[in-house]
Amino acid sequence: AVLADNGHQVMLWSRNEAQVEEINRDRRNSRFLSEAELSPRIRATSSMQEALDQAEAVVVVAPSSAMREVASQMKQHLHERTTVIHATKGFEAGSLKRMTEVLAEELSGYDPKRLAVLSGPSHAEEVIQRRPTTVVVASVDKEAAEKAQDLLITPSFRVYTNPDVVGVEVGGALKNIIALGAGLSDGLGFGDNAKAALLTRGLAEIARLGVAMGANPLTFSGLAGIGDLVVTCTSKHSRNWRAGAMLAQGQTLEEVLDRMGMVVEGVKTTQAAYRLSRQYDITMPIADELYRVLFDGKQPKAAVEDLMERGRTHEMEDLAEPFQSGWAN
Ligand SMILES: NC(=O)C1=CN([C@@H]2O[C@H](COP(=O)(O)OP(=O)(O)OC[C@H]3O[C@@H](n4cnc5c(N)ncnc54)[C@H](O)[C@@H]3O)[C@@H](O)[C@H]2O)C=CC1
Ligand SMILES: O=C(CO)COP(=O)(O)O
Repeated sequence: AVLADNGHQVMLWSRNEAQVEEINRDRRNSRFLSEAELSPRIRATSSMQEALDQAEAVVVVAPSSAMREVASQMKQHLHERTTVIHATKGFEAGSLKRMTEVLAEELSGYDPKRLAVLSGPSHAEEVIQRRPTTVVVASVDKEAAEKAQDLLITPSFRVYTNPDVVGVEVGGALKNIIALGAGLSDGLGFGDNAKAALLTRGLAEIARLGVAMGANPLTFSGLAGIGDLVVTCTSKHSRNWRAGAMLAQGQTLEEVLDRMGMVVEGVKTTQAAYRLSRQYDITMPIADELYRVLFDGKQPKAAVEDLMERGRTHEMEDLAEPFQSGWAN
């Protein structure tokens, strides 16, 4: 819809024939965002060749679990000149790779420097209503980032650029873990102080792992860091927040995922963070406790007690020396 607002002809690819027919016939997608009337500039197809043949740019938004499969289908139809932008928030489950790494592997022959990632606080339910939204697009190639910015920026969808692909991808993925925790905390009635603690200490964990993976720490004070963390931990639209709140009501993880009927990226990302934090030797107490609640049957109340009674630490632990100084010896 954003691209169509900018006057572009948009070809929407779906593997679901019935959905394709409905979009072309009714200009609606009744399963997702059913209220929205789609622009006549948007057409749908289930043919990847048709979708990519004339494409100046492609925005890939498959769930992280489907990214490799979708990218492998794109490969044979993708032109070298096409700008590839992804907006997926997660890691590949087995390999723990970021989405631009998966795309670079699958789209062999395509210049990986030209890959871009779009992220930031942007619930689709509000974007489609043209409510003011700010996002960030990152690419190691300045020209590719500015091309994506140019394609996507509208008066209601403001796009910033950033060269830090790792930071933008890691921030967008890891905030979903904290959103699950915020939903649990709200569902259990822990209150506003607890939620502020989760966001703040959650951001510290995100930045610690992100920096170890090569991100610029400043990215986490931007739209893909604090921005997306705030929206996902506080919005009624967030599937991750809702999943946490449903778990707090006593529903099992299977029941929650079944009822949601949409991807809850934070579940697999919690597993990825559990492994990544060990690989990079990073302390992530909130992500670890959430892992135990989701996968080891730990009671959320016990998880909170363990977080509160952890050994004493410095607030800026693990950050660079200048942040730690402040009192002399
Ligand atoms: N919904 C939102 O507001 C936002 C979502 N995202 C990210 O976008 C990604 C996708 O999320 P949503 O679209 O919201 O999820 P969704 O669950 O609403 O839709 C996912 C779509 O992908 C399709 N799909 C799943 N596996 C597929 C496969 N193997 N091949 C082809 N299609 C497949 C499904 O049929 C469905 O149409 C996630 O990483 C999410 O974090 C990012 C920003 C905002
Ligand atoms: O990333 C999002 C908003 O920026 C969407 O979050 P959920 O997947 O939790 O709905």
